[in-house]
Amino acid sequence: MANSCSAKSIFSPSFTSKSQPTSRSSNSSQLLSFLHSTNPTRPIATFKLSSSSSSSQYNCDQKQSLSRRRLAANVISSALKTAESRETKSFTEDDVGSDQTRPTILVSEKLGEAGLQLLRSFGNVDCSYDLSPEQLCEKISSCDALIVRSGTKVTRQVLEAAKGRLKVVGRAGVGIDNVDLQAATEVGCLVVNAPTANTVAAAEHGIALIAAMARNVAQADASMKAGKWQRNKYVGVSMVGKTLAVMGFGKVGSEVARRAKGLGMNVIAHDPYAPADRARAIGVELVSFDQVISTADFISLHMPLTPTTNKIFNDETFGRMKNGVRIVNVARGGVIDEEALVRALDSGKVAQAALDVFTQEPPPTDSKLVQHENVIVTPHLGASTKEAQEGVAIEIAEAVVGALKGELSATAVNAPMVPQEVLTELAPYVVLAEKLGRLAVQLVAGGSGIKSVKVVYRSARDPDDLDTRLLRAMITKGIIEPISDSYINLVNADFTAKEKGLRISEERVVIDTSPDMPVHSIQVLVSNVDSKFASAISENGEISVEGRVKYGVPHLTGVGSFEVDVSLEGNLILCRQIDQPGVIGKVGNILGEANTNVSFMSVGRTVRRNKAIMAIGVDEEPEKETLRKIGTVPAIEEFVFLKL
Ligand SMILES: NC(=O)c1ccc[n+]([C@@H]2O[C@H](COP(=O)([O-])OP(=O)(O)OC[C@H]3O[C@@H](n4cnc5c(N)ncnc54)[C@H](O)[C@@H]3O)[C@@H](O)[C@H]2O)c1
Ligand SMILES: O=C(O)[C@H](O)COP(=O)(O)O
Repeated sequence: MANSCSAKSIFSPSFTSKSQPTSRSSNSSQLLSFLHSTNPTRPIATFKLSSSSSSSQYNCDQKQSLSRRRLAANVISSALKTAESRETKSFTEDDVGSDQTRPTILVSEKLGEAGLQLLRSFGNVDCSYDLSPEQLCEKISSCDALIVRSGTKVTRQVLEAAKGRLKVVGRAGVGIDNVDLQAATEVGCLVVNAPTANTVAAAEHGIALIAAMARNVAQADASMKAGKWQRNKYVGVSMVGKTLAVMGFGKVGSEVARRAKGLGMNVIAHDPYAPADRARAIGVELVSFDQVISTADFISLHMPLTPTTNKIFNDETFGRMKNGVRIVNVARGGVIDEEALVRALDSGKVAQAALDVFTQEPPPTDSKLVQHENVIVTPHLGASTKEAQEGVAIEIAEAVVGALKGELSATAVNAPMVPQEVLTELAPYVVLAEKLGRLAVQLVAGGSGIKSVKVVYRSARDPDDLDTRLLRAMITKGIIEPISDSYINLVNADFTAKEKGLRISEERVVIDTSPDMPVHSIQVLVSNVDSKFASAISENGEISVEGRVKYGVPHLTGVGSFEVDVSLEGNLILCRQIDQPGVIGKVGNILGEANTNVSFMSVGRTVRRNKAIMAIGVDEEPEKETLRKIGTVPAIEEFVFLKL
């Protein structure tokens, strides 16, 4: 990352040529290969150099294959790195041996044993149930992962108290209304859930409640236990032939519908986002909210708690229901205005209610709703079967371990879902994207606020066949991290860019090249800014850096209107010079004398014997004095040192 102070004071000045021709042969000790080009802006030379030892031949194949493997292994972990892990790696199987290097996983609610075992095989597991909010805030700063069910409130306070160490929150279940997703996104913490393993359990509980309510099972049981035999009091209603409205035709809702049809009920559903053909396939008609609530005998709730669904069942909507309607809620308490429900029960508008979930859990012991004689209640038991809890525990443990290893979970809630094969294919481009962002921002002159960045992807692929979200996130990371305290990962990249007023637009250019590669080149253009390296400004007046992946390794292939070709490893020195013999050798010698190892060098020019750009890859950061000496080389007009 650039040290902006030194970048401003040392690397900004331009140096004017004092024209001192030197013989090109003076470079020969460092020159390992040389390529000519007839295209005036194509690289005219590619050098692999070692300024410290002329005999240390660079083993290109070995290095590239190593880099490829390293890139593939790091792609997702770099995309998911949080503040704390910025300077460290994600956890791997190698870390499992030692307690110090193993991640700490806090489990704050009871989790199935199989899931715990899986977690213990990977990290130090701290099962601390019933923590107060204060205790959770205290503990969280030493945790890498937190696993919760519906009973733990993962608030902004908790997420901020983690101070960047917490990489993932795993919700062992479906509903994530107890996790402040916005805050998690802002701090770059991934949230994953376990959305499938408790579906059947919740659906079975819904059916159990419908039947128990219709036949007064709970009340009759309590009455008998109180020594009574009240056969006339507990005459129920039949389910067969009745209309059941399923509100929210997702995983649980559709399973409830399937089972209710088996009981002979006429099932209708309302879900603004569910596909009609999926409902039709199980013989359910999707209808409007008005129609569903005004025609149903039973209403079963299966939508998430969102700002839209919050208290969607209230005095007004109860008023539009059939007299004597029966309501079941195994979704979330907050979708019902509980006081309005008490009123509707008292008036007889709602004949009965069966509730598994409540606005406040547990509800107050004197809750009118809980105590109401026409209401049956269970303490949030929808997901509580042995089978579901084992399934959920394994599902969430796998997702959390995956996230700690740097993998993107298929159940990520606040990050783009990028399929595994796409991630593997994009691995080297992710690294390229971040480095181009990093280079572009370091080329901006101090004081020029960056507002607008355009990214151009050139590819043979159809625009629909290229998912650029990951690349955009990494470019954003590359641009923002060197100039702010923010740490960026895939989770918070878009949010942070927006917050900083940075507009990132993307353009896809389809070109005639091999479709085997997902991306031919990536160009990052920064508009309306001055550059500390004037040659980085393209003909359109924008800072432009362009790169490609060659043999799995990211390369810089363009700066401003110049073409170069330099591997993006280590650090980079860009020099603009009068195209004349001897310059390369002089710069090489200065670096060699300072024991700064040159890994790659490339020269691109516009017109022969006119302007040229030299891109020099260096392993170490040169001393200020070394850079100053480069500036004194005759023919060098300007230069800049960039950290990759
Ligand atoms: N009681 C329990 O123990 C228990 C167990 C599992 C799930 N749940 C809860 O049940 C609910 C459903 O879970 P799921 O796994 O089926 O989720 P899901 O995401 O598969 O389904 C939710 C459905 O609700 C729909 N929806 C969203 N807004 C809506 C609206 N305004 N009106 C109607 N439909 C709307 C969505 O389109 C989606 O199809 C969640 O709130 C979940 O937390 C509770
Ligand atoms: O959303 C869910 O998955 C259910 O409400 C289950 O919650 P629980 O894990 O607290 O039982």
